[in-house]
Amino acid sequence: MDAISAIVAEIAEEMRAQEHRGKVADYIPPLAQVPADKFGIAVVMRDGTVHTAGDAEDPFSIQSISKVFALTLALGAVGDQLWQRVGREPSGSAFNSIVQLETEHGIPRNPFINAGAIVVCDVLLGRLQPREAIGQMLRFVRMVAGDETIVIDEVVARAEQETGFRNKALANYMRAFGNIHAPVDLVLGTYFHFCSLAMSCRQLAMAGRYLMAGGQSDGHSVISDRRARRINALMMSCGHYDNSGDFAYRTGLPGKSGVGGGILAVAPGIASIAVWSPGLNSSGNSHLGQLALERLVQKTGWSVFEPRAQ
Ligand SMILES: NC(=O)CC[C@H](N)C(=O)O
Repeated sequence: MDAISAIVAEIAEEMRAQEHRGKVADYIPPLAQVPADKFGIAVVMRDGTVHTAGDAEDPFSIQSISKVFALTLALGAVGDQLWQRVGREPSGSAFNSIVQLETEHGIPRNPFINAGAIVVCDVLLGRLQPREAIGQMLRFVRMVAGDETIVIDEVVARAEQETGFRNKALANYMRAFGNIHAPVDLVLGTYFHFCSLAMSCRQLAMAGRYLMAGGQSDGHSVISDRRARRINALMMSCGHYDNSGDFAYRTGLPGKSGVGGGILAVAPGIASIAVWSPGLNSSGNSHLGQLALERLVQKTGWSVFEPRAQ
């Protein structure tokens, strides 16, 4: 067996034996019903080789991992103008926090917390109708993953819509500051559909290839290498909410988590990695997902801080 395949299999084995798995998100029934004992991992190498173990083919709700793809689309639409409406600093507060918005005049700290991603959706709606923006997102994700079977789970989208009172509060509050331009219901409908993308670890790791390979995927340029570096920098500093510093400390990798228990992580120039285990820590990040990535880096030396020969 190839060395990476062996490592991936070892990690899945170790995760299977873990007793402490965190707490599965229960704010909507379709997430609450996901079995806590699931664990999947997929690693796509720069040469295209794919290594998987565990439940790597099971689709799960990617939730906030979609914020990376939404950011990519918004930067493509308006470029650096985006940064007039959303910051690039870690928030140090929960993913759905409203507190900073008051003192910071409706400008969210970064595009990877809910408030920031809601602004990103509003930016996309500056040029598109919600249906078009959702279609663009689906086409983009299918294109970068090289997989036409990826879908949005409408049951999840409806449940998000019915329970998303905090997100509605965030959007309305930012609208009061003039930082949401489209009707709030349309912005949130778009945001909830993005959160409801269902993908497996394999599909997610495939989709992350453009971030691993300087903006290139399947031999064509998705974004510039400079933009890929910058998105990775934001994932490293802000991708795990107020747990981002700890994740960077433990793994040394850019990563973005979602409350469905998935994490997309990038070892630039080396591999795109997706892990999934639905149990979450107190910051809403996959407990075993983080542990699995920590193990992977220990076994491979893929931290971006690893000294490499020039
Ligand atoms: N952290 C997350 O994955 C949050 C996404 C979730 N749908 C929400 O908006 O609350």
